[in-house]
Amino acid sequence: MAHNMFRRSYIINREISPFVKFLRKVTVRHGVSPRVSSFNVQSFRTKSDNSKDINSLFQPIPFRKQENNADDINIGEELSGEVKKDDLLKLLNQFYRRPEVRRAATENGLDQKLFHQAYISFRQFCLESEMLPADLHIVFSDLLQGAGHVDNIFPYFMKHAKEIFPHLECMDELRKISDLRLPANWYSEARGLQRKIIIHAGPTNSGKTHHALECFMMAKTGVYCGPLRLLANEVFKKTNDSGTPCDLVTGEERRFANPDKSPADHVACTVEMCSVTTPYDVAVLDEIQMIKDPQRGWAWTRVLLGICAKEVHLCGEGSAIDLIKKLMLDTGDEVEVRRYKRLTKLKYLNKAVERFENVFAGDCIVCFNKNDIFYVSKQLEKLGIENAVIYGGLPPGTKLAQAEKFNDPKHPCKVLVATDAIGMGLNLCIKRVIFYSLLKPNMNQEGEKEMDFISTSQALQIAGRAGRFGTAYETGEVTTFKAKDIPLLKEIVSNEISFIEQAGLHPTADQIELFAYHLPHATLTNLIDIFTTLCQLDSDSYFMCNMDDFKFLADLIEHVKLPLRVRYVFCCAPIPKKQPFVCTMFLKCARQFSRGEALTLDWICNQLGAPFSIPKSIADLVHLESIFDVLDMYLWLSYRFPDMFPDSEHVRDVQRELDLVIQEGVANITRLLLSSVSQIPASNVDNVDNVGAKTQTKQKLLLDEDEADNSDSAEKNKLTKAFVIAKNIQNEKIKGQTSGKLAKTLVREGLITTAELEELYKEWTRKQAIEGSVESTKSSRNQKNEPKKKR
Ligand SMILES: Nc1ncnc2c1ncn2[C@@H]1O[C@H](COP(=O)(O)OP(=O)(O)OP(=O)(O)O)[C@@H](O)[C@H]1O
Ligand SMILES: [Mg+2]
Repeated sequence: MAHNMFRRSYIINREISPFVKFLRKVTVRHGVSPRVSSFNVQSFRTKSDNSKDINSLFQPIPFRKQENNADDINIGEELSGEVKKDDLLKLLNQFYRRPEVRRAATENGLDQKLFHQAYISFRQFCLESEMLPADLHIVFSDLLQGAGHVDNIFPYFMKHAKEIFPHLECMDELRKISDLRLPANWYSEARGLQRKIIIHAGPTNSGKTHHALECFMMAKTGVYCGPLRLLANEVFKKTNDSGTPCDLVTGEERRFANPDKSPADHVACTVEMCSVTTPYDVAVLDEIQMIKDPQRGWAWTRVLLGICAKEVHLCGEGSAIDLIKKLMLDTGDEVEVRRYKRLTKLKYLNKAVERFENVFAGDCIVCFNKNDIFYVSKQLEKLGIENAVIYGGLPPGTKLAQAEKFNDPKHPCKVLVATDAIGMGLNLCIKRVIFYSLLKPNMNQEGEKEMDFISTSQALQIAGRAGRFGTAYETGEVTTFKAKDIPLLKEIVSNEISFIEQAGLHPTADQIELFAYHLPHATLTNLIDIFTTLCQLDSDSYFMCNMDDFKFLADLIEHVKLPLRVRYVFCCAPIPKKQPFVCTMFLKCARQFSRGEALTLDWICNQLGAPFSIPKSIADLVHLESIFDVLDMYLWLSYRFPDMFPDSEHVRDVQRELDLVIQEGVANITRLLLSSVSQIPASNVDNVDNVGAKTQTKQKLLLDEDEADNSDSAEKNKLTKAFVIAKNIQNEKIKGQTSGKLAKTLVREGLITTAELEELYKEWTRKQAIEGSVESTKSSRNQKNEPKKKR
């Protein structure tokens, strides 16, 4: 069945539906290639509902029936005689119906739902136990003889309720543990210092980081915290090159400046890896606007509040200044703001590029999904324009190699096709930034993935890459590929960047561990849900970061036996959950760990099919990228559990070799694109709907067998996406948001009328019905043990 479900999206692709005809009409009307349209993005992941009633999160723990061993004496029965189960049931029904009982239950923390659940469980306990506790037996017996009141059952009922709902005994403790109202007080070492916070605020390419780094390098001791490995690496190199020994610390890598591996006085790290207990003279926290990031914002908040440094330099957008000042009122630190102006000129052009023939040396075409990257790259190659390609999923070495090729004045490759992965961390000689599209999938604070126009902040960040100071292009230019996007881009960049109002927070391992102590039967996901629902925070300044990725991993390994701390750490690993292969390997690693078997080089290489050969198709390339991510996961875990992941050095060598193999593949990307009959698997496209990907992943893991058939044609892919869009529209309707964002965008763009939208709902419903019947036919066929198709 799981297999069928996984293949479900492909079943519908056999015929070309009116919806796809509509999609083609739309894309043609809109001047976008039907194969790679801006519509292939999805939206609207179901919200993890934090606003839900806390009581709905508590699951009753199954009680243990009182068995009667041969030697046991039923004291209750000895003392007061037998109680017939039928009579008992009558008493219990009377008890349940009494309003006084309900009121008393509410006063003891049992709302309607919990009361009902507790009653069902208590009734079952009373009726199914061969022998009741003596005192309870006597109470029942007395009641049947007309002595006492049915309310006398209440203390026994409550005792049972507290056993199956342990939270009833510890709600106050749980509230205290999850009180996040004064996060500044968590960092006593930092609070013991009088810190000076210096904010370097300004647009991109204005020398903010440069000036902060000057202070960092001149200090006796210092730490640099960057948002990306590449940035930390750049600072690591720059600092060592300038003669100041500097270590590198990222989740996956440690490099020491001193040959004896003793720690240097300077360290460049990724934000999450920064120590908040080591004292430094100077700390630099780069890209401070990331403090609002729905997933990673907590890491910036932690360093901002907790770093033990006399001088803390924050670099980034001016939009963060007010929030920082507000947060520093709680820490008592002094704040100074230094403003910067852009070092080079930036011109917004009035003319769009429109045709690939109009792409010239120094151009960088920015796309927001991998499919667009491949499409644009292929079109350029057809015209004989050599191009470098950079997107988020590529290994750092490959990204650097592509950047170097593009930057090298002697290399013929003078055009770059990239996702917004270039927005931070790479020094690129770009003359003109060309936005291929202005639509981008975004993850909001509720963890919903939605399709929206890029924000002013994102547009400025990307556009600002043109005309980098110190490169051949002292004046940068910015335009769009499509003419219709020009006024829209101008509107976006002319808007004020909205002020950042809240900084991210998240629960720590300690807090979750304390929760688990009180609620020993709850799953990790359940603990997180209870925590995020119960926690109190100062919502004027803080928000709770989205923990869906964490919960997704926690669900994957829920059935694997691991200590809570280990489980927590596993779930913090940076796993791209859209990649089923990486998730499968994550599960396998957890299982191996759980068995107490070390994850050796041989084991991991065996699992991954090393050695690796040069990719022959885009699907091969995507698979190698997944393997790279698995090795990253290994290295990340190896720093937390060195005994269980003992071969990190060798694994790093394997990863370096793989980086070279991928580099070679990307260098020949045109050949790969041409030889790939199919597009990349839908599950690996950047913008695939998260819910869909999650389901696919889970189903794959359930199967735990060969990869599903990835040879879906571009047509199938398109159809799948078409239906995901239809489903999203349908979801909007279900959510009562007929004027939801996607529908609004479609209507605003003139791509769909209200009547057409209605037609789509109908068609989607019809399709679902057909799909359902095909599904059941397939399922019954499968039950007859029909062989499964394998790759
Ligand atoms: N005063 C300076 N002298 C020499 N080079 C400089 C100076 N200021 C900036 N640069 C160089 O200009 C480039 C851009 O500077 P920097 O990285 O500090 O900008 P930024 O404002 O931090 O930009 P972004 O917002 O993109 O991070 C870098 O290569 C940096 O080394
Ligand atoms: Mg900077």
